[in-house]
Amino acid sequence: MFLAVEQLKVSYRGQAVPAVDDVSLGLNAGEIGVLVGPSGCGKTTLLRTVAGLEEASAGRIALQGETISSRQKHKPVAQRRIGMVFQDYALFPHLDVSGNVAFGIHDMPVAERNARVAEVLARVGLDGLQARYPHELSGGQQQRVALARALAPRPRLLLLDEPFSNLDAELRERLAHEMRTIFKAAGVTVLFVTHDQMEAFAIGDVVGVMNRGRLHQWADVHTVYHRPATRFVARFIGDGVFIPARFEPRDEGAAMRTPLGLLRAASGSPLAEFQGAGQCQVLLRAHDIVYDETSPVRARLVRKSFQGAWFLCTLQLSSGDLVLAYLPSYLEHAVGDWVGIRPQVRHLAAFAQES
Ligand SMILES: Nc1ncnc2c1ncn2[C@@H]1O[C@H](COP(=O)(O)OP(=O)(O)OP(=O)(O)O)[C@@H](O)[C@H]1O
Repeated sequence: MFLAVEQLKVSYRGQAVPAVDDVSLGLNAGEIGVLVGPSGCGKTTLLRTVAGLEEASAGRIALQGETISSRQKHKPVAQRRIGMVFQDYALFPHLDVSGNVAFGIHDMPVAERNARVAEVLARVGLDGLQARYPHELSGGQQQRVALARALAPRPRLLLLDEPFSNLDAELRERLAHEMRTIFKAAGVTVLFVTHDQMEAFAIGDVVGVMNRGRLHQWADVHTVYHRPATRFVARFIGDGVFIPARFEPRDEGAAMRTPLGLLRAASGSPLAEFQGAGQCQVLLRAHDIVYDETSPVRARLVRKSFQGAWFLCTLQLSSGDLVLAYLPSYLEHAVGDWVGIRPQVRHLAAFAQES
């Protein structure tokens, strides 16, 4: 692994609970990893420890095979060759764009330095803005200068902590896609922190979901979405609910009996462990339920929220259980109406009954 974090624990002085607790993850060279999780879950602490700004209480961080953080060893920040971009950009107001970008490469010969500044500015799409000062740039442009400044010294690893949090939603989404393209073109290995799951999906090759210092899952975006490792991941990612279910063996593969009928697992769904478990629960995402007026399954519309092309609807089954569904916004159902629905579950994720 290019970056390996092994059973890392980070405790702040005077705090009973560690901010990062037994976290292990790995990134291959050129991969983009994104950590998501609610406020206070330990994302920033983990990132700062990789940067060398916090010390490891236990476990190890290795970069290209070399231990940079452990209880015994703490490689100084300046020697790690790790670039960082934070949410407040921290550009120097008295330096123009070139000056800001050249800041970390002062030891380069002038001609080489100028060429490198021009190269990274072109890479982030800021050609021609060399002489502007930070206050003459938009928020998105300032963030790109911060990125160019971090890339200029050719860091081994780039760390970004909520770099778009000061930008509006539309710009964030555009920049998220642009940044991914820039990272891939530069071939840089990236660890990125955000609380926004859409940003995580847009940028990451690998996504990690954290809660209370623990990493619940570290996997490709598809796996995190369709095969959440824990209830927390299932709840945090996407729109979904849990409904009661009971395992039923079938000749053609496992299935779950639910208030929506029998839900069959696509091959590979890990349901066998629920055999004989009695009552358990399955996760139903809003897109697992489709609108179908001919369906014998009816549900009462309890709530709807307009989201443009569709409504995100909460529907109550005759069993009393609630499910979510996206209904096309041209349908004019009122709250209280009974609607025909049909489950169309491709990835069945089951969980033990919550105690
Ligand atoms: N310098 C510090 N001293 C003591 N406790 C701290 C310090 N920094 C963070 N913490 C605590 O460590 C935990 C993890 O905080 P951290 O900032 O890593 O979370 P986060 O997931 O990045 O949150 P956010 O998204 O709000 O930035 C929190 O409980 C926080 O209160």
